[in-house]
Amino acid sequence: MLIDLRSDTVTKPTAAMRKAMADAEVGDDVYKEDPTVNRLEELAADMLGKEAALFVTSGTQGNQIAVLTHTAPGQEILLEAESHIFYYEAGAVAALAGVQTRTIPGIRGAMEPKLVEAAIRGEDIHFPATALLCLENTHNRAGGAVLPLSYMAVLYDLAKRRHVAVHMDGARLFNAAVALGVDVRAIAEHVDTVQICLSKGLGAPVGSILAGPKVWIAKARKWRKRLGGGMRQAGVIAAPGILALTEMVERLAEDHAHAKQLAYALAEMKGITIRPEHIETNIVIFDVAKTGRSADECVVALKNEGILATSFGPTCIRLVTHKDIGQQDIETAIHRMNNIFSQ
Ligand SMILES: Cc1ncc(COP(=O)(O)O)c(CN[C@H](C(=O)O)[C@H](C)O)c1O
Repeated sequence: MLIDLRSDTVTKPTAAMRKAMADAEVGDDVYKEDPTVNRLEELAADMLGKEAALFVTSGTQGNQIAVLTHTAPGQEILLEAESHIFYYEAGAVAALAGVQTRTIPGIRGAMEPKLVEAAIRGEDIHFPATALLCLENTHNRAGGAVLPLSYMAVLYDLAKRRHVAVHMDGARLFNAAVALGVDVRAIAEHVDTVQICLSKGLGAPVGSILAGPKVWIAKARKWRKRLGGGMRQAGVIAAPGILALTEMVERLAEDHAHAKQLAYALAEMKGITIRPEHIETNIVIFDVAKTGRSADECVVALKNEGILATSFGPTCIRLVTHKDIGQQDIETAIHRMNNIFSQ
C-alpha cells in the first residue's frame, strides 16, 4: 500500500464532494450565470473579508492573474527568494506580465522589513517602478512556515506608505489560520489581494479563489478570460469548492499533528537533520546529508518502501500530510522510514 506524502495536491474529493458535483446547479459562468460558482465566489469573498472573489483553475493561475492585474510591463515585483511565484511558476511573471522580479531571501519565509523597504524603488529615470509586494503564507519551501500577524501588519503598513500593492499567495492560508488559531480574515486584512487553493489540504478536486476589491476583481476576471480561463458550467467543480470551505478547514489540525508526529520520529533516525519544533503546519522538510545518500537516492529508497516523497534540493526531502493520510498511515510510514534510516 503506497503512502503518498508528495504533496497535499494529491488529495481526492470526498464522497460528499462527488455527490455535490453530480447535483450541482449550473449555468454559463462566462455570463456569470452559474449559480454554484456565484455562491462559491460570494462565500469565499465573505470568508476572506474582501469585496469580491473569482474562481480560477489553479493556484498558479490565481497568482499570475494577480500579477497581471496589479502590474504593467516593465515594472518590478518584490518576492521572497524561494516563493512559489518566483520558484515554481515557470517564469510566468516575465513571460505573461513582462515584469521583473526582485527577490529577497527570507528566514522561514519572512523577508526582513528593512530589506523590503530598501528594495522599493524611488523615482529615477533609470528605475522600474515597484508595483507589487508578494507574500506567501504558509510558505511552502520554508517548510509550511506561518507568517505571524504582527509581521504581516508591518509589511502592509510599509507597502501602503510607499504606495505598493500587496498580494498574498495563500495556497495554504487555511493551514496558517488553523495554526494561528485565527479566522483567515484576520490574515487577509493585511493584504490587498489573496489567492487560496481549494484543491490542496481542503480536498477539492480543482481550483483556487482570487479575492480582492470589486473593481480589481472585475479586471482580474477580464485577465482570466484573456488566458482562456472563462469556464462554462463550472458549478460542477465549484460545488466541491464550497464543501472545501465549509467542511474541510477545522480538520487541517489533524494534518498538522501528523506532520509533527513524523518530524519527531525523523529526529530520532540516524543521519536525519530536522528541527521538529519548527513544524507548524502540514509540511515536513528534512536533510539526509549525514546518511551519505542524496535526496534523490532517498526518495527512491522511500518509494521502494512504499512511501512517496519529494526531493526539495540536493539533500532535502519534503513530506506533506493531508486528508488522505490517516493515523495508521503515519505509524506505518514511521516504521518504514526506520527501516531505511536506522541502518
Ligand atoms: C505556495 C503555493 N502557491 C501556489 C501553488 C500553485 O498551486 P497549483 O497551481 O498547483 O494549483 C502551490 C502548489 N505547490 C505544489 C506543491 O507544493 O506540491 C507544487 C510545488 O507546485 C504552492 O505550494
